[in-house]
Amino acid sequence: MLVRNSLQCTPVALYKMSELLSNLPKFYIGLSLTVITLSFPYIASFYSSIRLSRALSRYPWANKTWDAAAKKHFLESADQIIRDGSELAKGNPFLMNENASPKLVLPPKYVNEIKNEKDLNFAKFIGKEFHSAYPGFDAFSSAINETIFQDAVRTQLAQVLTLTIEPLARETPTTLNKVYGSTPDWKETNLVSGLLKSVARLTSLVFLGENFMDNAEWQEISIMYTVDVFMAAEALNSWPAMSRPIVHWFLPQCRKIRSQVKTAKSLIRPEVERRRADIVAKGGKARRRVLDSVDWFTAAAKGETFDYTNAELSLAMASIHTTTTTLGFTISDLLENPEYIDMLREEIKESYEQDGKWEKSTLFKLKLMDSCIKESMRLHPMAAVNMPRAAVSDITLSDGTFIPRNTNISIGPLPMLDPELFPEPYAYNGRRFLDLRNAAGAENKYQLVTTTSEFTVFGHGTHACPGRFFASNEMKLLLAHMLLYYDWKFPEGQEKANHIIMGTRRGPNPKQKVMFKSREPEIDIEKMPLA
Ligand code: HEM
Repeated sequence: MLVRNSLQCTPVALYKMSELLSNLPKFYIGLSLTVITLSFPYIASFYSSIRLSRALSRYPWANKTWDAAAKKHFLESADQIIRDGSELAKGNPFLMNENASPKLVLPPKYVNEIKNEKDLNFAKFIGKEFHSAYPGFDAFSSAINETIFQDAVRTQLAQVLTLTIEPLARETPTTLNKVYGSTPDWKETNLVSGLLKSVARLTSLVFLGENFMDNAEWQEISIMYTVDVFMAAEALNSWPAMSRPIVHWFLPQCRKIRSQVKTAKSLIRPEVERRRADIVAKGGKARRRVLDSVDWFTAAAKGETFDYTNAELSLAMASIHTTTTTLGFTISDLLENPEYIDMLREEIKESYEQDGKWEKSTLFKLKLMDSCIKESMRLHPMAAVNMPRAAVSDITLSDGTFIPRNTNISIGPLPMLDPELFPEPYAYNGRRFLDLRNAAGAENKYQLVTTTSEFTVFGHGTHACPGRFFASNEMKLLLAHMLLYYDWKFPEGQEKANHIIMGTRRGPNPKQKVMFKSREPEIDIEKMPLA
């Protein structure tokens, strides 16, 4: 209360101070005013955080304390904390401390109500979490630009999605050959790094063209920038907010991402210039087919100025690790449940034989594969809470639930693990979604790319992942070739994968090894003519 009152009279206090200051030498006046001006945003933000915590005080806390022990507990047991919070709030919203900032966790019953709420902003949430104002975190500034980045994927990529199948299918065998090669004997490899290299190479081909898929510098950045930017944000978060505008210049993690952005610019800018020169040389005519992301961004920008490098880094960040993580979980689940592998091989053979080439319809026929990947996403959602948003105004939901401006919200506990919706939710059932899909009238509801209020791994509503259709094609093509041309197993003595859980985030263990060897495929796609 005392703090609030003293803040409320800040303008008066400033006036009195200026009277006093009039008698001091100019140097001190300048210095003092600079300090006051610089600290004003922090005073304002301090005031706004007090307003926020008062407005949120109506909600119970799942974990109010945030000291070293509480942080460790949260990192190890976020799932349990979320379940406890939900129980405490009797299925109503509750507060969860994550990185020393409160998040309002809304139960899944609110998914449909918030899914298209424009004042619950996804980009603002990301921008706040990842310090988009500081150099190095540049990729988040274009993520904030909803009209270009999102539209490039949602509209431009969607229009040419079918055209991306042929180059993906053509390069998948070469990619696997480069990463795994041919081996008659069992060989050990790292699951995540093999997948990352494969996904990054194929993704770069479609997003930036052939010059980039074998460019070692771009491959390294497109994989590592995401990892390093998370580490830089983590490092910066451990400093008080007031010190960050200075500290970020010196933190080694922030220095590293600034250097990655610089290298990325040196690669992307000449490519953009080359494209522009090409258009000029062709008398101003645009390229024949809008096939890669430089063109998608140009079309989405509609003449507005923007930074191509930031946009490309955002795209790499949105796509490569998400796809790798999903494939990593899928392969781990298949190794734990190997009875599905031969069924999948049979399905690939039958589907390919029917079409004689990889087409949209061939990928659609891989219904068991679709179900197996979706089941892995259900069982191992990448985050323990979904649909993170920042409220940009005060919002009152239809039942009176109040979300004050500046609140960060998320959905949890996740519906995908609710036994009422998915019986035996912690058991892997590769046929789960195939069986659900086979029921009358349910064909569309249970496909991998379908989002519903019960399945939010790709989000749901306005911000549902627009790249999921591309990710689904890429994952199916990679998995089909990986299963046809190689045998896979865990190293001797291991039967189950040990996935990593850190707070609300989860992923396949980056140290997980797998064994592989070449095999005779049921159908030799590589020897058959391409589309
Ligand atoms: C299996 C792979 C992927 C997963 C699991 C995934 C997951 C997600 C999730 C959870 C969101 C947030 C949705 C929400 O909060 O409502 C999202 C947003 C987004 N994703 Fe993906 N994603 C994947 C692949 C991709 C790919 C390949 C691309 C690009 C081609 C992409 C582009 C985007 C974009 C642009 C957004 C922001 C949408 C918006 O702000 O409206 N994603 N994704």
